[in-house]
Amino acid sequence: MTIFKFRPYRRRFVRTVSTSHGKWDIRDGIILCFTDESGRVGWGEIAPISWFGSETIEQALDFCRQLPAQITEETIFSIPDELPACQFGFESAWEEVGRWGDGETCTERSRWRSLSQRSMGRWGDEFLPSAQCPIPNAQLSALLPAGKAALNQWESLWQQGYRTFKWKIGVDVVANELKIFESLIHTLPAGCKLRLDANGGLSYEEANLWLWTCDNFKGNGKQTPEIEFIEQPLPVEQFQGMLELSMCYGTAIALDESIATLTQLTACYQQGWRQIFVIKPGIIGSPSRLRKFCQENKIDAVFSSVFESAIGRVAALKLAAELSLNNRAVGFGIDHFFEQEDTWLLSLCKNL
Ligand SMILES: O=C(O)CCC(=O)C1=CC=C[C@@H](O)[C@@H]1C(=O)O
Ligand SMILES: [Mg+2]
Repeated sequence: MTIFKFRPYRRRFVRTVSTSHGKWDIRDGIILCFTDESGRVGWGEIAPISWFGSETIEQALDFCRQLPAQITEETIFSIPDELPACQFGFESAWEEVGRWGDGETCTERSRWRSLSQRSMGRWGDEFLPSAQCPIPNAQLSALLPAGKAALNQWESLWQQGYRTFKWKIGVDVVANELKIFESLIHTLPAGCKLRLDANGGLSYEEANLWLWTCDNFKGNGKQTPEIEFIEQPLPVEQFQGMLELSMCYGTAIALDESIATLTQLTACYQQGWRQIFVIKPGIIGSPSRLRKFCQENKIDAVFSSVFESAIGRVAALKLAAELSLNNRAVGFGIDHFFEQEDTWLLSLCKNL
């Protein structure tokens, strides 16, 4: 018998996430805690992004509220595809309860160890006998602020060890962003990578202009950073346009909003997409079904955060470690958008 509890949370970003979808200041989510009859614990997180096509936080809360306190495997694996963030959160927690060793009993210390491991060792020793080694920043992609603020922000992130950066475009007019891009690309040190994320905010002509510019920028004779890809240049409904563009330029295109859920991912693959796939485990849906898809179809995947807490992040990074084929940096360099989460998360979970 496994009892589940849930607790909604609300976190304000310390800096607004500005994209062509608009400004995002608050992350609403739900923390799940499963406890089985031996006291073994599993944590999960539901962190929807409705404007990407997942359920809303209200729909997720309604789903949690209508469940009985005792959760079963059947309930978890019959969560409808209209609730992909719930599929991720419930299945992650279920998998974690199942990961306890046979006969391993749950003590107060071990109850928290699995939780504190999630924040990769940033918590005090009372919860973690030996600090977990967090993912090196060199394997993360750091999200830069939109606009010219990126010019002031990249260097401190570089000094923290980041070597891949993502910058939002399609927020300001294209002429202004091309000017900032020119400065950014000529100040970023050689050896780093730059991703441009339009969030579907460009016109077909602007997408052509960005791709041409990326194919033809010159480093004035000195080593330049690599432009890794342009993410979601066109809106979801212009898939054919992106498929055409992907055959016309050397700069790669990555789909993100177009493949936000497993249904969309399967459809784009079946319609011929073979360049890059930005996978957001937190909203794509069932982890087991994602595993099956990626094991059957060797896609070039970049794993990306949904600005979740350490609970969802570790479940997402486990999938990234399992399913990444090309060692692309994972898009989880977003800590600088939040205040320190350790005490916040621990106090929320202690009161669950
Ligand atoms: O993928 C990354 O590098 C960081 C996460 C990130 O950029 C996003 C997360 C969630 C919604 C968007 O604002 C944005 C994206 O479009 O990828
Ligand atoms: Mg994106």
